[in-house]
Amino acid sequence: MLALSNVVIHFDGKEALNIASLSIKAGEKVAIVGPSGSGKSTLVHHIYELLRPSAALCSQRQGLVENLSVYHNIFMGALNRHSWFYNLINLALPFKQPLNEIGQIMDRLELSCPLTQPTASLSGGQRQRVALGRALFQQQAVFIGDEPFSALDPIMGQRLLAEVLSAHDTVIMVLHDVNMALENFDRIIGLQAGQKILDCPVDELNFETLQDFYQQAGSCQQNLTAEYSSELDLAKNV
Ligand SMILES: Nc1ncnc2c1ncn2[C@@H]1O[C@H](COP(=O)(O)OP(=O)(O)OP(=O)(O)O)[C@@H](O)[C@H]1O
Repeated sequence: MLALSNVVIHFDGKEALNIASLSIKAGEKVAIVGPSGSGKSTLVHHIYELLRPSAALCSQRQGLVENLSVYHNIFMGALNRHSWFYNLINLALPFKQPLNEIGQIMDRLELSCPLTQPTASLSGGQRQRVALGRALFQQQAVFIGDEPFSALDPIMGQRLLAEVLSAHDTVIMVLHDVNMALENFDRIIGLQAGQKILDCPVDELNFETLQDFYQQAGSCQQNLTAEYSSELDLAKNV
């Protein structure tokens, strides 16, 4: 389904990602782990660009429209399903069918706020579930998530992960919860400083091996950040 080779991405002259090869088969459930700044978001956004429009993305940035309602923010996930005329009328006077469909998604996501509530007045966890709802509403075969449960309590996060896994054939998800990754995914990819240093089926991994990975990758990341900061300081002083 996806085969990457020699993907290098830079931001402001600094390398954020350098993946020699990575492939993901249709039907796989893949978790991506790694310390902060190791390139996880950069990788999943790159994958999304390659797989769209047949993948749904639930990104950390969410991209909600603050003054629009929960209903409209979720509906916006699938504007391409209808004509611009349908979308325009639905903006002013929501149709019954999407209202029902979105109501059901909200039930599955345990969102009990009114459909008409502006997203600006929602809590962090509610906002995250609206972003998740927008991705679910797209009904794609592939779900790409960037820490989609980070603002939720762990029990709710586990329930909503089950919803996402059952609604999509292929799931590629950035997670910081190592147990969640081990218990629910087929394979774990670990990044360190933009590079893939771990790529294993979960049955070859356990909590301790992943803790070791985080310790090693985290200290490498800190060294690189310190190096980059001193380079920046030097550049400023020139
Ligand atoms: N738009 C951007 N402009 C400049 N630098 C960026 C941008 N996006 C990411 N970076 C840099 O690229 C590197 C990788 O960032 P990325 O967000 O992919 O890491 P991450 O592993 O997802 O981190 P986190 O776990 O904190 O979300 C970081 O050094 C980050 O500062």
